[in-house]
Amino acid sequence: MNILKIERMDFCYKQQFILKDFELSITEGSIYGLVGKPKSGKTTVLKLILGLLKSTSSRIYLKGQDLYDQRDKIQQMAGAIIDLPYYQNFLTVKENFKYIDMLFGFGDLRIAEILRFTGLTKHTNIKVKKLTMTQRKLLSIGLALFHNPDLLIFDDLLRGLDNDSKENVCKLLLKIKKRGKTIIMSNRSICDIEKVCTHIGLLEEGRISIEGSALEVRKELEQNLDYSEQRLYYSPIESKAIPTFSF
Ligand SMILES: Nc1ncnc2c1ncn2[C@@H]1O[C@H](COP(=O)(O)OP(=O)(O)OP(=O)(O)O)[C@@H](O)[C@H]1O
Repeated sequence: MNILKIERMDFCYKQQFILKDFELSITEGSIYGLVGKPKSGKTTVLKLILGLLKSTSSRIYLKGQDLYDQRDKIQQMAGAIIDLPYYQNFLTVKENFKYIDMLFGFGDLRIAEILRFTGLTKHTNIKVKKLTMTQRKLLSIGLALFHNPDLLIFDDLLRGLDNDSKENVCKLLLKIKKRGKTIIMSNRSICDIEKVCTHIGLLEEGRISIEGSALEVRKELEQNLDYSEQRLYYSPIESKAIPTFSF
């Protein structure tokens, strides 16, 4: 069953078309990797899904329900990491969860459960600014998961991580999937995410050009692209550190 379905989505910034007749279906319980070259429109797709941008032409269905006039509903049912980290650097890990819990009121048991689930229990009382990049990513994921959403949307989650860290984060993604959640994650390259993604969709020229399992997408690419173009999708993303922000 589809948890999310997008039909005929067009989107442009000023005169520049980013998406044209874009269609996407995401199966419940899957990990969908939205892969594309820099500036191909991955973040734009994720923002449109979350209602942070609006396309007048499209229809977005969440669990079969048309979200056209009620985009705030998807924000309740989804947890996301887009653009900025959602934590506060000057607070400890636990204080960050307490802060977000002011919205939800789940209490300490939920905080302890998420700390355990993300492997952050022993860092409970450490300030975020002292955490490694991997621990901050785990914290971001924990904050996105906190209200127990069915759908998780992660933009460029693995960017800035070395290989070991990517593996740690991917292990957590698999744990999330095991709980029946659905994940949509964007990435520039296939190679970092092919082990975790059940589906991969290639975003090219405003629409999904190739879609399938990692193996199927690899086969299509081998048949349709020359070696240098294939490498674009298989070279690891750069592990250059990305800046962190505190609000
Ligand atoms: N607010 C904006 N105003 C105008 N153009 C924008 C805006 N945001 C993004 N764009 C343009 O839209 C295009 C798609 O951007 P987007 O960030 O969605 O791509 P992306 O695939 O996520 O890129 P990357 O892999 O580099 O993160 C780019 O050409 C970008 O410059």
